[in-house]
Order: sequence, then structure tokens, then C-alpha cells
Amino acid sequence: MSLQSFTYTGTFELENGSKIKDLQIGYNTYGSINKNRDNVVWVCHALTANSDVFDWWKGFFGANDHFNPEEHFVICANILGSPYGTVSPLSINPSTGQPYYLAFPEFTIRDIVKAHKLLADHLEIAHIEILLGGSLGGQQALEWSIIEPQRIKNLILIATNARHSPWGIAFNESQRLAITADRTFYTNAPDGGSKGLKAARSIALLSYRSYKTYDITQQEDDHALTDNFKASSYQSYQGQKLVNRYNAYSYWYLTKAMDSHNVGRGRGGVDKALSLVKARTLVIGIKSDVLFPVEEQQYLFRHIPKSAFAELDSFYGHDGFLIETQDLTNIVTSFFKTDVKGKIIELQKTA
Ligand SMILES: CC(=O)SCCNC(=O)CCNC(=O)[C@H](O)C(C)(C)COP(=O)(O)OP(=O)(O)OC[C@H]1O[C@@H](n2cnc3c(N)ncnc32)[C@H](O)[C@@H]1OP(=O)(O)O
Ligand SMILES: N[C@@H](CCO)C(=O)O
Repeated sequence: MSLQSFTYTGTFELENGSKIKDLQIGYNTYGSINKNRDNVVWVCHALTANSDVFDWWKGFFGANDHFNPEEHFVICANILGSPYGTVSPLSINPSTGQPYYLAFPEFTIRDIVKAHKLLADHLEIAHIEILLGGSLGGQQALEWSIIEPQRIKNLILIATNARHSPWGIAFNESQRLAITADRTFYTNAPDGGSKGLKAARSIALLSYRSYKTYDITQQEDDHALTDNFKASSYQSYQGQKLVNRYNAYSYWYLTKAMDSHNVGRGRGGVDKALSLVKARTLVIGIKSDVLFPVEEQQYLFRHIPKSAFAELDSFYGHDGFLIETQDLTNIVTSFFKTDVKGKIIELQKTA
């Protein structure tokens, strides 16, 4: 179904005490809820995606895919701060009648989850059969499973972590430095900081791919070349591709939210928080992921009570979770076939 919208008319209070009035949430649903209300699949999306999961996760979500509307009632909400239907720095601040831009309040992963909960209540979803997400989406899914363990039956965490790492924060800070070095960021205009955003995406790409990805996809045949390398035009192209569909303000705030991720905050530490997860959990890591290395998913596996772990052998790096849909399908299928408590699933590579 096309983009739908829900507006929470109460005052939405953030973890830092700031308030947002008239919180609008854009979301997509696919299929319908069954009689037993036990077919809800909720997807939490990553940094720059939108709520149309059947568009960006094709091969995993689709009419003939593992998650299909015939069997499942799939819900995906655009996250707080993202410009694809939910309140973001480009939205109008009802108190001033002007877009927020840099007056938007800083928010955390917990605030993003709080907005998901409001939508779930509005849609009368008392029970989520499968909650899943990769990267920033996995951070939301994990938080939600700790905040409301009773609502989530199965949890799939892909290429994610329990607390954002110093390495991940450093990558995000480098991207924000690129954005703020573009002084147009401070002009509070829809395209403010565009050049900075282009550089930021180029930096981010280095963490989403791997040495091998570039070696295979951007290798030069011409050994006499001294300039104008494919790898250079790829970085520039990818940066511009994001500028054409996104904005520097949402990107700045969402990377801050990612930095805030720490399930142990105020809960007596990460291990204690992870022990609160009641859902039967599948944790998936990607061998070549340099941003969220597999050690982070193995850590989740060791500390979440009813969990299984699988490793995806992709040369694509972190973004492999968006691309390796056949392998994801195989892993998820075996997870739902077996009693996997504490078991490592061996990935069956497809031909
Ligand atoms: C409204 C929306 O669009 S939101 C939904 C879309 N985005 C999301 O959901 C976010 C998550 N998705 C992603 O991050 C990405 O789409 C991924 C990771 C799944 C795939 O990334 P891609 O950029 O498609 O793949 P890849 O890294 O192989 O790059 C291919 C692109 O680079 C171009 N390219 C490849 N090599 C070069 C080069 N040397 N020089 C210039 N361009 C190059 C290709 O022509 C291709 O361009 P295209 O995207 O216009 O077709
Ligand atoms: N490539 C992803 C971020 C990595 O999780 C996105 O743009 O949403």
C-alpha cells in the first residue's frame, strides 16, 4: 500500500526533555492482519531508507519472496528525523510556522522507538510476530525488544550492535565534520550543506563497502592510468546520488541518534539490558562488515537469552544486508524451521 500517515496529537516528549507537537509518522503496510493477529512483521529501516520496504528490500520482501503480503502483514514506518513522511528538520515547526532545520531537537534511538510504539498502538498491534532490522534498523529493533519484551515474539537483528562503537561514532563525526565544513549548512535552506553531504556519503561508503568490494568493482584495466580513476568517480557519483534524494539536516541528526545507541544506558549496563530480551532472536553478521564487525553480533548472540547466530559471507561489506537477499532468505527460513536455542546456523551458500 502507498504511504500512509498518522499524526499523534499529544505532545511527544524526547529522552532529552524536548517536545515535538503534532508528530506526523509516515508508514507503509502490505497484506492484512489475519484472524489470530499473529502475522505481523515490523521492519525498522536503516539510515537513509524509507518506509517502502518492498521497494528497497526486494528479494526478501515481495509478492514471491520470503516476506510476502499473502502470508504476512508487513509494517514499516519512516523513522523520526527522516524526510520520507515523518517529522524531520525540513518539516514545519508548528510553534514558528517555519521549517525546523537546526532548531530540530536532538533525539535518540529510544525516541525513534517511542514513535514506532505510538504507531503500533494506533494500528492496534498488540503483538509483533517478527520484528527485524539491519544496521540503524537493528538498533531500533533491539531497543524495542528491551522496552517492550512482551510485544515482540521473534527478533531478527542484522549487522547491528548493542552500543554504537567508538569506531562507528568516529565515522559519523567525520561525516558531520564534512557537512559542517560546508557553511551553507548554517543557512537553514532545503539544500543547505549539500556539498558537505556529498562528502559525508563518500566517507560513509568506505564503511559500507570493503577493500574487496572496491578491488572487484572499481579495478582499472588500464595500467597506464595516473588520474580519473573509476574509484574516484564512484565516490563522487554515490555522494551526489544521496544529495539528489536526501538532505544534510536529517543526515546530521540521524547520525547523532546512531551515536546515542546504548541499550545499557540507565539499565545497569549492556549485558543486563540484553538479558531482558524475551523474543526468540536470530542475529546475523556479515563477514566483511568493517562498520559493525561480526564480533558485535557474536556479543549479542552470547548475551540475548534465546538466540541463534548466523554469518553471511558477502564481499559487499556492511551494505551486504541490503543486497544478499537470497542468503538472508535461506538463513531466516532455517531459523523458523529449527529449535535454535544457542545454535550456530551454518549458512548454505546458494549456487
Ligand atoms: C527514495 C529512495 O530512493 S530511498 C530508498 C533507496 N535507498 C535505500 O533504501 C537505502 C539503502 N540502499 C542503499 O544504500 C543502496 O541502494 C544499496 C547499498 C542497496 C545498493 O547501492 P548501489 O549504489 O545501488 O550499488 P553500487 O554500490 O553497486 O553502485 C551502483 C551505482 O554506482 C554507479 N557506479 C558504479 N561504478 C561507478 C563509477 N566508477 N563511477 C560512477 N558511477 C559508478 C552505477 O552506475 C550505479 O548507478 P545507479 O545507482 O544510478 O544505477
Ligand atoms: N546504506 C544504508 C546505511 C547503512 O546501513 C543506508 O543508506 O540507509
